[in-house]
Amino acid sequence: NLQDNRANLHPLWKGEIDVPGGSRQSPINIRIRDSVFHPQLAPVHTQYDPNTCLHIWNNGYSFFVEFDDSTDKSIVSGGPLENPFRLKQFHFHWGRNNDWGSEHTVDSRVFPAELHLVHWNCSKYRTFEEAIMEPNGLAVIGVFLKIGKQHEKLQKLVDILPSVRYKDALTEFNYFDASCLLPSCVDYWTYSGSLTTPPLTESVTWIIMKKPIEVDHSQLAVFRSLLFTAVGEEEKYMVDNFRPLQPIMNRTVHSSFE
Ligand SMILES: NS(=O)(=O)c1ccc(O)c(NC(=O)NCCc2ccccn2)c1
Ligand SMILES: [Zn+2]
Repeated sequence: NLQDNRANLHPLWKGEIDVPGGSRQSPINIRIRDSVFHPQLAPVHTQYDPNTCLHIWNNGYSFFVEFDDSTDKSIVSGGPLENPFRLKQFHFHWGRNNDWGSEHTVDSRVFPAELHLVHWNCSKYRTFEEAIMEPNGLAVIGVFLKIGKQHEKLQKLVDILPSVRYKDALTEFNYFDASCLLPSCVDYWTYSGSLTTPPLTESVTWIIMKKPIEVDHSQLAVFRSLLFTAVGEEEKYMVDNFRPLQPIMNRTVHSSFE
């Protein structure tokens, strides 16, 4: 039965979503009962300097808050990581409504959105661009978002989103403490995976926080007011910018908690 090759076309990237030969692709469904507790997995330690925050920009797939990664001022260490990794940017993935939007799922539970804090291995590579092509180049902390009370610290970011409504828009955004987006619970799962957008390289140590953070529905509604499209193009709302689940293949998800 010839597979309809349009089925393989990603709605967002207009390209093949299967990476031929990919054995560690992301995102995945985390099956809690299959995860293996690793007592040696220490808590993940983040040390973020709010002054390293540079700007926010719409890259046509999500909005990125980018950081100055020319020093070790904003880093993540501990957990499954052998050495510190530098914070480069954070971004989100979300749905057209509150019923879906996250990339990873937990026992098939989908969340309305997912935050990715992206760090690169500055001990082994010279630049982020180099690191994303290497097997242990990146460490991405994933945090689920659920609908609940308003996230006060996120509001500063939400308020500036209209200024990056269009693809390629960029706005100065300095002094933001990214650690305010982490849940208070330190429990996490970790596994070896990939970028969830092109170039889809298998360079990521994923650290997925067990507990979600809460945002209110009006904050997520502002995410959905962004556009995939540039000024002058036919407007397409930036929604459903998540990748479908990928096969776990022969990987084990480890947990930092019992
Ligand atoms: N979603 S993720 O795996 O955390 C991640 C982290 C760092 C990254 O640089 C990327 N991907 C990325 O920046 N790709 C270049 C821009 C782009 C191209 C196509 C689709 C989405 N984004 C994804
Ligand atoms: Zn992402």
